[in-house]
Amino acid sequence: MSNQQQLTIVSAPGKALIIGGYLVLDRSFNAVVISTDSRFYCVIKDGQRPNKVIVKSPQFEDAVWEYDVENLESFNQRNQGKGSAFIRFAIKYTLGIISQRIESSAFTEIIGRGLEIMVLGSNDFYSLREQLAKSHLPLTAASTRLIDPLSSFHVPISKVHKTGLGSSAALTTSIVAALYVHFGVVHQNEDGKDYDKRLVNNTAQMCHGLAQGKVGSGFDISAAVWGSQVYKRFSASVIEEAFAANNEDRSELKGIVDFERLSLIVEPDFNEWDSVVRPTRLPPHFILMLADVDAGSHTPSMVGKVLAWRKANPEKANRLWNELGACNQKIEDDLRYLVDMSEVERDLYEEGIRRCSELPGEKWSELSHGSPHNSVIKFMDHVYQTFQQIRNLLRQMSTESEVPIEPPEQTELLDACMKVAGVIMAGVPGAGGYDAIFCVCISEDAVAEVEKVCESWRAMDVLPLLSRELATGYLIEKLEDVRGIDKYI
Ligand SMILES: Nc1ncnc2c1ncn2[C@@H]1O[C@H](COP(=O)(O)OP(=O)(O)O)[C@@H](O)[C@H]1O
Ligand SMILES: C[C@@](O)(CCOP(=O)(O)OP(=O)(O)O)CC(=O)O
Repeated sequence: MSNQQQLTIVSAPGKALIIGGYLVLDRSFNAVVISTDSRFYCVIKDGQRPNKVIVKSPQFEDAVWEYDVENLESFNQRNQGKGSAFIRFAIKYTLGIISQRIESSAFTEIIGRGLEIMVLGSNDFYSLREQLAKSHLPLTAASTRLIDPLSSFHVPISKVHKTGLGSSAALTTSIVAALYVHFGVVHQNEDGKDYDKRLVNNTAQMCHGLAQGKVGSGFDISAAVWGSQVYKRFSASVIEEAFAANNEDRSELKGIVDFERLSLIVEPDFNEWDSVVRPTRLPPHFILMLADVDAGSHTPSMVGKVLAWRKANPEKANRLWNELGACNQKIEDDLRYLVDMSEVERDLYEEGIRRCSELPGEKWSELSHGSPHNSVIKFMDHVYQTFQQIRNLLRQMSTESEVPIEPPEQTELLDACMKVAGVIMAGVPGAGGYDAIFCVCISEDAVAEVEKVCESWRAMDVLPLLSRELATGYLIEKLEDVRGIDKYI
């Protein structure tokens, strides 16, 4: 790409669901999702060829797709191979909705010039094992830091392993938001920000759901839009409406799509969009870290099995869901209390964190009894204990449904992480399985120690990721602020 003047760049973050896996599929329960500094970047500029949209994903081989957009109804893909369904749906449907929302002369003028779109993902979305092996580097966080940001993987996208940070959701959200910004539907200033975010969320939820052919809880898109948050899902009926308005051959993306109706469906004031988002962030000094386990799990089939077990055993399952829901709620409340304390009782908070960071969590109860003046220590202990209870209940869910949510191999590793001084939570994010683990530490020393535990783990290869919490959702970026992007521009 050249001509830097007319670039639109929007980034959207990856996520880790630390509280509320499976339960969040049900609107009666909340989840806590943390957004990360690993992000997807969508770069848009005017194209050189009229009525063509050229999309490039230059970190991967054979990743250039060309779409004919003269007539959106027969949105044709020109080259062989279908490319990513997430990209096709995001572009076709967002352009279709934009065509309903701006003057048709303005739409025709921009689209008439054609568009060039580039998508780039932070390294942590993909497993770096192959890269490290090729460079003869050991599987350590230190080696990972040596790899260029927004690295080229030198393989087709189908050959890289994902780490579960939510690449498809961040990718979809960055494209939807970037197109809305490029066409002036979403504005670059603060006015109407809430409306804009809701429009991006609704559109991205719809595109992501259509591309996947199913509706999940939507927490990943919501995190890509608003960042770290407490999330209650939306009712599935609203997306089902969008499926009904989509009368096309899914694999070819040909056929009649009622964009006028879709534009109404994603309208933020359409009252069926009933998800509830409370933006949040981890309390000060809390450091989210993740590690790639890379044995691989298939989330949809795990979800299917767990839900089938719940349906077949409603009484037992509801008891378990309610117990887990109560523990999740306690953690949500405790984290909020700790954030409040860090603001109103700064010194007490700092003292509590410092003293907890010197000991493993199993000793915090004793510490709390010896320090009755410091309620921060009491709440830290409470989070530690409650999180252990959550893991117990998830293991029960695992055993009952015969789905390896926290498989024994992960249990041993998580227990070893929980023994490190200054670790408050270590668990499986999202659906769990053999993909990844997360750990929340309260000091850099604890992070370094957990990295050592992971790197020296013998039973599996465990590679710490570099992602940390970045609590903001999608952002309009400046070229000079994005590390590693210049080599592609
Ligand atoms: N850089 C990229 N370019 C194009 N498509 C991508 C890119 N990264 C991810 N994808 C798409 O996202 C899919 C992975 O999404 P998904 O299975 O939902 O995993 P995740 O847990 O990371 O969201 C890939 O199969 C691919 O279709
Ligand atoms: C089970 C779930 O509640 C959480 C799954 O979360 P993951 O983070 O594991 O998902 P992927 O991004 O597909 O890997 C299903 C849902 O909420 O949709």
